[in-house]
Amino acid sequence: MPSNTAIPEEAERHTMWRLFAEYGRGYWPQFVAGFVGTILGRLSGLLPPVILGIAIDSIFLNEQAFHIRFIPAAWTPTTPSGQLWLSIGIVLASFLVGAAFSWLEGWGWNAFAQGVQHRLRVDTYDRMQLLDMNFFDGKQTGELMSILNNDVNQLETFLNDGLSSALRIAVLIVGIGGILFTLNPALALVALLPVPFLTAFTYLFVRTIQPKYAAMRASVGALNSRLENNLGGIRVIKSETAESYESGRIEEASGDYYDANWDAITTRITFFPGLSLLTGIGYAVTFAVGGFWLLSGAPGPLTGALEPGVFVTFVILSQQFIWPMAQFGQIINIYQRAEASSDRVYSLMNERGTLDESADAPDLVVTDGTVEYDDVGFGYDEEQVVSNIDFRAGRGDTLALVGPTGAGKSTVLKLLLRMYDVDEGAIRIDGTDIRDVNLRSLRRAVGHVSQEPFLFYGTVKENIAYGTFDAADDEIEAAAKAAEAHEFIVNLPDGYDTKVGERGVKLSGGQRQRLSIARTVLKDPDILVLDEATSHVDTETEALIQRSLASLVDEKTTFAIAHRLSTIKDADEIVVLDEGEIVERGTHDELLAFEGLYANLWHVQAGEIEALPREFIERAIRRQAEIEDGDVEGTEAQADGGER
Ligand SMILES: Nc1ncnc2c1ncn2[C@@H]1O[C@H](COP(=O)(O)OP(=O)(O)OP(=O)(O)O)[C@@H](O)[C@H]1O
Repeated sequence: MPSNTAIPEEAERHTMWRLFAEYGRGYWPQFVAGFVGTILGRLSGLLPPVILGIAIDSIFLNEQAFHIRFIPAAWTPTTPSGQLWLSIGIVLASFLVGAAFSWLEGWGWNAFAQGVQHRLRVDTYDRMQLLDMNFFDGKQTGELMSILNNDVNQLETFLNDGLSSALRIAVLIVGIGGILFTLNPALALVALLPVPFLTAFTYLFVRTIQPKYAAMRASVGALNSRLENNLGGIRVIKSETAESYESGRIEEASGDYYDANWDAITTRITFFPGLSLLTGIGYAVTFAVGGFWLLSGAPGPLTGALEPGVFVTFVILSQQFIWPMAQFGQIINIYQRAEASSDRVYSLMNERGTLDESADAPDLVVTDGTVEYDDVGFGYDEEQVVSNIDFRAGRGDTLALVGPTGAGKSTVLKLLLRMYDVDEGAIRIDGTDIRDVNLRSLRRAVGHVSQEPFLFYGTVKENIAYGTFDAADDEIEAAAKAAEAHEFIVNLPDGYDTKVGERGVKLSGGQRQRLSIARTVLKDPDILVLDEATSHVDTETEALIQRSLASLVDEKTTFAIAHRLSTIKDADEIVVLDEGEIVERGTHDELLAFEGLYANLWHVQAGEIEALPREFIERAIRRQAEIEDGDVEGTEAQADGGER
């Protein structure tokens, strides 16, 4: 899948070699094993045709004295049958040695590539995980998955297949070229004549196929996005009865992929027969020149003698030369893909978070639990989302944030967890700016129950203990009881050991919410952020949760966001936000008496519509119109301009 990850300037060149240098270092013995295995394995494979040539000339045709280079004359048998046995022995030995080195070759390259792949993936994930939310806001899950999976795998493919094949080709070119030139330089030139043509042909092929592969990848990316999007939105597709519309869109995306793929296939399937033809012509030319040389002496400008055995060696070795050459195009292709992948991996590794955290920042020590927002302002991008936020709450206090949707309530509390850093002002805990303490200690001190509780695939127990990890079973159960979750948990098929989350038993929104509350109860933080903690539960469960939360919040500094005002009416202070600014503040009774935005929201929830002033209704209508406008734009963008 194509990625839009920006590549930092300095990472633009040779990123792959940098990654290999960094990660390959730890696997150098495997690399050396692969390297040595390839060289010796391939070279030993060249020995049998040479021995065959010698045997033909010396033993069968008796044209030359039997002599094998590197074997001392004293060891050479004198009888033809003894010489034949020695030849057979050498051939057998070369296969045995060849098999042993081939094993070493396979082990070395695979171990090297798998090792680098594993370390690289783990490291990339580790670094990505530390980036702040600004990074994740701007990325699609599919895009990041593609880097962690496909791109890292692509590098493994290059290390395993690409590098070893390249070395193999180099060894064969040097080895075969060396043998042929030693045996008969003139005929060697003839036999190697196709090489420049093969190189030019392969180059042409790579140039032609590359853009086709690029088009293929783009179309498979588009198809994957469409499939992912549709599976995620299957509920909407069904409820809108858009099945045939979506079938059409999938058909179109799959058709684009088919076309792009077919285009590449037609080029690819022409390449190999073309290559065979070229090498076949070269083979025929070598055969003709060598054959006539044997038959009627050196042809044309060539001089000297050619023995039949040497001719046989030539014919066999020049054949062995061809298929590695055919792989050449493939290697270039793997190399270029790996380069592109390493650019993406490298750029991810080089992403820097926007949160400044010095390595030796001290731990946050919570004493009084006083949290203070001092004139805080913040915007996600250019646009200011909240400004002039000023409030303070101490241990045992509950401060509620209310206001219409989009007013900035969640944003204000995300700043406390340092999901983002404030642009203006400061947030302090017990007088210490939260930017001056280490992030880990800050997030340990703040418990967060969010609007959309997330469960990991795992048991109920593991999900409650997530973040605490070493909690004992009775502590987990106590936390579940406090969150009114124990009852439903024991009714699950395996109780606390029931698997939940994706692929696990499906839980209702309210049940998920209660598990998430239990997780926070267990964490026992000094500061609590309840972002609509009871949003997914029915009124009855809400009452139970409120009761247990009441005992939980006793000793803590609590911030609660609620749309249902009944849940926060007892808060020590209620801060009313509108369009990112504090517009009212006070206790429930004070705010009702004030008869402003809060009082109006209260009347709506109490069903006292008649009590609402006209301006309030008009504003609500205007706000709704704005939201719907935004929605329409979003839908159009998603549909790529398609018509329903
Ligand atoms: N990650 C983000 N990137 C950019 N803009 C965002 C992001 N999250 C929220 N916003 C925008 O910031 C504004 C405030 O959103 P926020 O979620 O804080 O409001 P809220 O009061 O909690 O709303 P609700 O009650 O609907 O949850 C909205 O206009 C929203 O579109």
